Amino acid sequence: MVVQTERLMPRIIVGAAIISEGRVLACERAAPPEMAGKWEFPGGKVDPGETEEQALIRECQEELGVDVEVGPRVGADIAMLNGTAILKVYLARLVNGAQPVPLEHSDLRWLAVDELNSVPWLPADAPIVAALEPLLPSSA
Ligand SMILES: Nc1nc2c([nH]c(=O)n2[C@H]2C[C@H](O)[C@@H](COP(=O)(O)OP(=O)(O)OP(=O)(O)O)O2)c(=O)[nH]1
Repeated sequence: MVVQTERLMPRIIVGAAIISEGRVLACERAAPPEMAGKWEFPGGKVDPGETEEQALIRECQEELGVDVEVGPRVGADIAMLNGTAILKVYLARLVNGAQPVPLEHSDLRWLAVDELNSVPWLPADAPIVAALEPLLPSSA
């Protein structure tokens, strides 16, 4: 019999690729020191009992003060931290007209397709950024 406890399951981390007016929102991490200055998609760990969509909606409210509608996945599952965590990124869009503010990040930038590589992304995000490229208009 295979015994697997929840503790042994990889931790799911979700990220939102929020697209507005042809640009995607990139967020500069403020902490911890080894990740500060690197850029990421807003998001975080899925809490127990929460769906991935609920986690993304909660994290975007906490980190950016905005409501988002979660769309389809972008890119593949990314194994991180020796396989103990998996990063899953979803497309998202802003709802209710509010604009994101950096409540937990040090900076936010809306990147057009030709600016996607203008910020130092966290290493795990590279394949997601590449998968986003064909989804953004060529002249935003
Ligand atoms: N949110 C987010 N995290 C990412 C991305 N790429 C990437 O490697 N990560 C890593 C950084 C962290 O090790 C982990 C997310 O942890 P976190 O500290 O942001 O999670 P959280 O918001 O739930 O925070 P907490 O529970 O530690 O307070 O995933 C990304 O694009 N977005």
